[in-house]
Amino acid sequence: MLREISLPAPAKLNLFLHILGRRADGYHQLQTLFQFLDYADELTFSLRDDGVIQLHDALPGVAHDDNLIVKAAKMLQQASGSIRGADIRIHKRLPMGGGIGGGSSNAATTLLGLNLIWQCQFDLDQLASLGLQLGADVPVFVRGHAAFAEGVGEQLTPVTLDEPWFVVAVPQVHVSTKEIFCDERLTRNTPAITLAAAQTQEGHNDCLPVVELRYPEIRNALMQLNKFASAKLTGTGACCFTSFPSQQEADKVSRSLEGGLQHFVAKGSNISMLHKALQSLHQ
Ligand SMILES: C[C@@](CO)(OP(=O)(O)O)[C@H](O)COP(=O)(O)OP(=O)(O)OC[C@H]1O[C@@H](n2ccc(N)nc2=O)[C@H](O)[C@@H]1O
Ligand SMILES: Nc1ncnc2c1ncn2[C@@H]1O[C@H](COP(=O)(O)OP(=O)(O)O)[C@@H](O)[C@H]1O
Repeated sequence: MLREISLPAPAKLNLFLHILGRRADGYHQLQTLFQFLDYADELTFSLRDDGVIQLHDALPGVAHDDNLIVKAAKMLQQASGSIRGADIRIHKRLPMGGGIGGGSSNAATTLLGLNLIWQCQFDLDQLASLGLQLGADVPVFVRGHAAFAEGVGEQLTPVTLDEPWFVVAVPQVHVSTKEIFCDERLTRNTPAITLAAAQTQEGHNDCLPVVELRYPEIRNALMQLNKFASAKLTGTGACCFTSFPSQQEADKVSRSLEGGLQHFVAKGSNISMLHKALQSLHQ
């Protein structure tokens, strides 16, 4: 019986983010293209027999019981009726509130990791629907495949995309997703595109104009990246990115940015690091 497991919780990018409309409950109808990055937090889960769920590393500004890791663990414990608990550790690398989905990815890794060590035997459909209750972005991390997302972000169609290298800038501001979606200046009328168009056309991010108006630091980061290649915003920000065909080119831009904008370099990936790690466990 597996008593301890360490698993990655990778970042994602929204290669584009179109807002098509707003539902009566305030949630927005989106079309977006998700790809993962080979850049991740690391979570370790150790089995406890007393049912207690304890996260041992605090994240700044997040109370223990509000942490999405703890929420995901409790949700799985309740849904499965498991009498087990877990000691959980996290090594955080992903900037928080950056639009690269760290919290959602942590939640997904928790659902998959504890499903294994608690032997709940839930399938990905069950785990994705539990995850959706924690956040719109959790299901794509549970499924672990690059995807075209529709609806409020929960209707996923897996896609296979080029896997370029990205330079991801991390402006030192925290963007509240809710605030951006509540801004009256946000446009909500991009026409729907087809799956084929989503994989071949450039696309844009409808949040960008509002985010640039509200956060000069992000406007500045985009300007700096735009000197090298066309820069985009992921999710509702704050992170911005440019893509390059090779690591060499991405590293060159990274060196030019040194001493200024905070950033990292990572490869795009159609299969998430989490799923690659789980596959190698089964081999
Ligand atoms: C828009 C995206 C694109 O990836 O933004 P990022 O958070 O990654 O920047 C996500 O779908 C966000 O997903 P997630 O961060 O899980 O959002 P949730 O917790 O479900 O929602 C946060 C808030 O965003 C707004 N929201 C979210 C998703 C959506 N389709 N319409 C919305 O209006 C709602 O006001 C909600 O209260
Ligand atoms: N495990 C977690 N990791 C990151 N953020 C978390 C976590 N649990 C709760 N949060 C909260 O969720 C917010 C959004 O975090 P994150 O998912 O990193 O950003 P985004 O959705 O913009 O990519 C954080 O500012 C924090 O308050």
